[in-house]
Amino acid sequence: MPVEQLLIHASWKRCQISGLSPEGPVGESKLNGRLLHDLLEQSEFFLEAVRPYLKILGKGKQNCTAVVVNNDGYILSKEGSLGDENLDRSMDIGTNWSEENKGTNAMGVVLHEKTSAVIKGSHHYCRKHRILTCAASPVFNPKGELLGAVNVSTTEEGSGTSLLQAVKVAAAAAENSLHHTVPRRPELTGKPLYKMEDIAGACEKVEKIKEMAEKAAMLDYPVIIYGESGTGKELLAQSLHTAGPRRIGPFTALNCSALPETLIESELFGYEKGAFTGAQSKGKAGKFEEADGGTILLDEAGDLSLKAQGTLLRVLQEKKVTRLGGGKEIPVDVRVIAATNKNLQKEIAEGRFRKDLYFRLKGIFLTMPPLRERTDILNMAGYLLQKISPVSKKISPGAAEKIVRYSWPGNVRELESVLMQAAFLSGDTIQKEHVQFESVYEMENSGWTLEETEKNAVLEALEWAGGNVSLAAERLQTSRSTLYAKMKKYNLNS
Ligand SMILES: Nc1ncnc2c1ncn2[C@@H]1O[C@H](COP(=O)(O)OP(=O)(O)OP(=O)(O)O)[C@@H](O)[C@H]1O
Repeated sequence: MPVEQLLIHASWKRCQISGLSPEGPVGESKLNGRLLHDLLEQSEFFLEAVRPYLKILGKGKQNCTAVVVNNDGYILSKEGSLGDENLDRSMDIGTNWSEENKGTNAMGVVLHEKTSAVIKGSHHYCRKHRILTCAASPVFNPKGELLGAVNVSTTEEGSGTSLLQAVKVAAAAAENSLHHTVPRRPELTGKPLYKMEDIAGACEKVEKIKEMAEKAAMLDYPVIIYGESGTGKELLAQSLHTAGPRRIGPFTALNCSALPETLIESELFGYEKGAFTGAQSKGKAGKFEEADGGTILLDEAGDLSLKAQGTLLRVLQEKKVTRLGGGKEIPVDVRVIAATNKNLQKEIAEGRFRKDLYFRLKGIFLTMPPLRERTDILNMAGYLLQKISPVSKKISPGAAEKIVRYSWPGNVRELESVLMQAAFLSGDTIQKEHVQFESVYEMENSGWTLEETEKNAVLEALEWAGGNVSLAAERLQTSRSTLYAKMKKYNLNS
């Protein structure tokens, strides 16, 4: 019997012996309130290492959810949606997907066997999970201890092979960052923040944004960064912080969309010891207090509930917070950056966003362009590939054509994820077949051919450089002779 089948067989056996029925009920054990709060806090080091890759796996894909579980099977973080309310709820943060609770499933099997696995449709023990295809891969700390697993689940049909490759790459990348980071001390942000020079881009739209951001960094006005998912909003927010005088202070980020209603106040204001049963014995600072003297990023601000918006408005107006269970008002001096992929004007018109809060948040408005509107997709691919792959790889003309013709709904993050997979599959050259997209989006394309994209990029660079070929070549990260050859090919003059 192939190894995968042996794993599944052994898991089914364990489920049968433990008396679990395929018809259910499945274990609905779910942590919330203080228990969830404490678990997330304890897991922060692990989460910080996995989260960037989780976003790559789960965001912008249809009917697909990526989660990370700890070694007991509790979901700690989640990206994406399965497109079904009940299924989504069953994978909420705090739910437990150990084999004992949910029967044979990829996360449960992986935590048990400490090796990667795919569990497809009818291989799930419980009938209600049989519409899913799931792949998971374990994550170990540098000492070789199991921290948990990364899992991707989808309701789309497929063999699960590409899901398996993706979770393996994500788990390996997370382990790699665990090797390179030190556990963060509560009062520090711990990892180096992005700087303006980390924002890659040889395209006019990105250059303009960087110029504006450099000016904005020196001012203390609030900023709204608008852009589709994966366009680099967080990267820009961190760069705004590190380029300005507040860089000596802390940078904290609050993911507004992942904030359960019950945790809003304790997250924003913090709490004193004994504020509620199970509160940490020494109390805890809220995000605003943590960011004092620095910057706070309100990520996905357009997803804040109306109740949370009211709470936030109060802090912004009063510029002070009172910890839960405490009486003392603590003044906070914080620059606020809000990032959103929602059109806030539309949200206001439809009654989902408070106008008064919008005007508190909006000082400077910066828009990150979607990748499909950029002329430097191939430059970006080359740049990201260098970051992703330890050995240098070329992109074949066929692969390049496929990259520029795609519409990139998940933007730079999706480009990173596609290149990760391509780097994983290829030898020294990435060929067309190594560039694999989500099938559902594959038919869409920007309508531009490689030649059109190249011609536009050359034209734009020459225009930007005022006809100076050396400067234009530098901008395109190519040699002067290559640029002259392209100008000849497209009949362009400097
Ligand atoms: N111009 C860029 N240069 C280099 N890397 C980039 C650029 N833009 C985005 N990235 C990379 O793409 C990924 C997504 O960026 P980021 O998290 O900042 O996007 P976002 O807009 O905040 O996404 P979301 O709204 O989904 O949270 C990150 O890994 C980031 O480093």
